[in-house]
Amino acid sequence: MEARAAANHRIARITSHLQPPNFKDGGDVLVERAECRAKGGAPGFKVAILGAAGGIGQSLSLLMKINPLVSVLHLYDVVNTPGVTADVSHMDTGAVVRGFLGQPQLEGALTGMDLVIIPAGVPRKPGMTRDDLFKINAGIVKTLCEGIAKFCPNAIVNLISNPVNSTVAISAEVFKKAGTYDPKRLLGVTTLDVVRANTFVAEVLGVDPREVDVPVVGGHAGVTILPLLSQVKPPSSFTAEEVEYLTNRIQNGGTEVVEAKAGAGSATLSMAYAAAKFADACLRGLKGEAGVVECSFVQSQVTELPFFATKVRLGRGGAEEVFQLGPLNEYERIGLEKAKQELAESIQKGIDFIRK
Ligand SMILES: NC(=O)c1ccc[n+]([C@@H]2O[C@H](COP(=O)([O-])OP(=O)(O)OC[C@H]3O[C@@H](n4cnc5c(N)ncnc54)[C@H](O)[C@@H]3O)[C@@H](O)[C@H]2O)c1
Ligand SMILES: O=C(O)C[C@H](O)C(=O)O
Repeated sequence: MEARAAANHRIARITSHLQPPNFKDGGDVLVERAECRAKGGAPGFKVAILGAAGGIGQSLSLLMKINPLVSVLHLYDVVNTPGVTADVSHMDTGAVVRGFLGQPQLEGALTGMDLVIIPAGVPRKPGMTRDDLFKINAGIVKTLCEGIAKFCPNAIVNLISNPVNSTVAISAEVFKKAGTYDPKRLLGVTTLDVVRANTFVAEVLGVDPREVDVPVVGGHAGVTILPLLSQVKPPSSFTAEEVEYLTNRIQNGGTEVVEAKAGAGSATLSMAYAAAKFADACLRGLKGEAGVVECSFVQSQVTELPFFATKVRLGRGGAEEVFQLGPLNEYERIGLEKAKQELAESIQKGIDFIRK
């Protein structure tokens, strides 16, 4: 009772200054309460979103705020986090939200986090490739990962910033340099490719997309996105025209959105949905749930490349098992060779960015 009175007193003091509570020490009181709740009942994880004020970041903040596995949600960006934090923090769900603005507050944003999700960086405009974003986003990802290595080296990292085929390699090099690299904890987010594949395949089959599971392997750009239509669940057969149509549509799903948005950015809503789905899977794995399997771009020995997306089993340590490709048909074997060629260059570009 006394603790509650003290907490209320502190909150009253803060709100009387009309400051957003999450930018003052009132946030600490709320976090203490969330931690108490977590100890008493439902387990709660601490999650940070870096780039939380952006197109993906805002919707993702909303979706993580309604995730019952999250007890503390840290929203970090270089702009606009006070507004986004105040807004999201009014939702009557369990997670306590705190906002962090700019590099000096990166330490606070990251300290103690179990999972860090990174959608920070610039998006494409029509006519650009994801690789065209490298110049700006490589530096952003480097800085943020240096922070992670310093302030929450044991966190699971979900990397969304493009070009994912390079930024995952950049992050790995930063962590190696800092001596904190654990390949199981670094996961490139390719869930949107699976989400799109499930949707487009379901349209062709005339079924509910929730009943469809399409493995998408390789990477996250153009021909490196390789849907394995021969392994669709439930088992389905496609004509050659359908295979061609579906493969092209899945590989170019991002460009379809970029063109439709006509200069206003790339996929944000479907991406936030995909990122939230993947983060939830990571948290269920962390909690010890068995049989959590998702596709992700991770360190891998499935091919000769150092990183590759396949299905992985998520557990307490992150990507605890990386699954093999399974049987491919001729069309997929040709696609795999093309994907590997482009991927090799993108991965090397990421490695060189840190090593050279
Ligand atoms: N992996 C995927 O499937 C996938 C899907 C969609 C978009 N993306 C990528 O996600 C990224 C973000 O897309 P968006 O549409 O949200 O862009 P956006 O411009 O709307 O938002 C990006 C946010 O990052 C912030 N930011 C910039 N530098 C930062 C830094 N140093 N630290 C913290 N935050 C910083 C910006 O202030 C902005 O709020 C892009 O690179 C985009 O290509 C990836
Ligand atoms: O296409 C983009 O640039 C964004 C993202 O990678 C996507 O697949 O939607």
